[in-house]
Amino acid sequence: MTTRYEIQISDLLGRYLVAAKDLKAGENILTDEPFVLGPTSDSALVCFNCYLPLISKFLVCKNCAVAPICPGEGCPESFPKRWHSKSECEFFRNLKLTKSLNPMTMVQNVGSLLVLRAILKKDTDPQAWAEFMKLETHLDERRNSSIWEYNDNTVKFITTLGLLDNVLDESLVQKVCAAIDVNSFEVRGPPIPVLGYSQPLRGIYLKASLLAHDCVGNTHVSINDNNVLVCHASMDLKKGETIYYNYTDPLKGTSLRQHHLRIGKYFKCNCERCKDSTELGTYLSSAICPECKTGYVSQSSDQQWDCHECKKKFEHSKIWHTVQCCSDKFDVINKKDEKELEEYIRNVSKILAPNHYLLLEATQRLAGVLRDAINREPHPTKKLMRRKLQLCKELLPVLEKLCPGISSTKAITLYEIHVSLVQLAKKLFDSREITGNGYMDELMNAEKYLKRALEMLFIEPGNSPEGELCAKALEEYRALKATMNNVLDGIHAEGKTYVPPCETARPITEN
Ligand SMILES: C[S@@+](CC[C@H](N)C(=O)[O-])C[C@H]1O[C@@H](n2cnc3c(N)ncnc32)[C@H](O)[C@@H]1O
Repeated sequence: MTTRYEIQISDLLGRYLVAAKDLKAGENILTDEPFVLGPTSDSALVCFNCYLPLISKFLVCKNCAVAPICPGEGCPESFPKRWHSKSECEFFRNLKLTKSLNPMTMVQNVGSLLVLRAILKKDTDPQAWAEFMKLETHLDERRNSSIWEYNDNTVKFITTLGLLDNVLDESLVQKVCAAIDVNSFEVRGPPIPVLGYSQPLRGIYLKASLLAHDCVGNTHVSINDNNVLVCHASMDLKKGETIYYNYTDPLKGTSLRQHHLRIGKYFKCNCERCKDSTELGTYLSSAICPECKTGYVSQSSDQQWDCHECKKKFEHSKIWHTVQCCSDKFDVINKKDEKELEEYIRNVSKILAPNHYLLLEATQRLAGVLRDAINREPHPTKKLMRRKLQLCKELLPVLEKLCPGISSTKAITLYEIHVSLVQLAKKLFDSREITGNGYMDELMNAEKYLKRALEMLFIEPGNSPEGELCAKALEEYRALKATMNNVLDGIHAEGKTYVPPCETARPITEN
């Protein structure tokens, strides 16, 4: 495969990637195996071999008698990769004999495993280690900060293993901790079969870690169940264009995104979205103007919020306090309870702009609760289906703006809209509230959403939850086509013909 990216360097971004040629949306840019993978500092205990959570009991590796591993039948055969490598096993075995290293010490220090595994690469894979050591660390900004102090535990643990012998090496451990913090990707740990419970992991991907950040990225990154990272262009890219990955949650407001970037990645983002107080016209962090009650107020400086409509200016603390109250309220409601979420949305809609990130999160949660209720109930009501459809449709325009092109969240939303349209149309047809022609209109409308979802899901790796959704959506596409043929047959059997609606006509389920 010809290289689709080049590494460049600038004072602002450090090293970063640019398109080496024109790239089409959906084109693969890079594929990357993890340099190291391991639990996060606050993960619970996981198997050192396969990363399945170890809930109540575990075995220790027979060879080293140190590493905790899966009990019973051992690690599932479907996980081909064994992370407790031969060299690590020998290293532990030696420490068991020379320093009486025991499994409980490893259990207590599971948060340092990733750092330890990275350091062991120094001897087992010196070339990759050298690349790892070139990654941005922001070490000077971290020195003597609380994070430096926090990592002293890891330094002490690695010291007890005899891996370090002087103060210089201690700062090497801090450097490894920093390289991991600044460059790691979140990875979904494997779920325990049936229970579905998993632990979050972090992985270092040496090629992908060079991607620069923008709050509206132009790539789609997915990590499959074998922990391989794949980065696709999420939109067309011109040769020489910077390749951006969004390090933050696109559905969070500017102050939260900036905080995350400042604390975790040590830079101030200055992208188009961050510079625009309306967040590209979504008003994602805005409140309803307390003065004119129709315009939205957005933060224009550290001290001030302005109304876009009546132009009145407000002191920062006044609006911030209002938003904070809404946020505090959201923290304490039961996010699995339909009524509590509905009440929250009703109340907060009187205070915050319709697309405020708190409302969007409540909307996403409520759509999930309703989806589960619809799937659980033998006879879900039309009201339930309509509400879920409405919520998903409210999310879509915001996602189109903030995640242009290919996005998993958008694909899932489109898929859910299609599901609601199909379920609702069937219910209306079965109760004779719509004719065969009306039913066809609804199914054709659902097909449009499903096709768009599939266009995005096709690039997802097969062995990932999104890849599984792609397979499911494909099955549903076939079923939808079969239903449409049956409905057409029914229409023809009545001696009628079906005339598809013109593009502007709106099917009745969307009223
Ligand atoms: C994951 S690393 C990216 C690779 C890094 N540039 C290097 O040379 O190793 C993240 C770091 O890149 C820099 N960076 C990435 N995107 C940036 C942006 N939009 N503005 C400023 N700095 C950025 C910051 O120093 C950040 O901590």
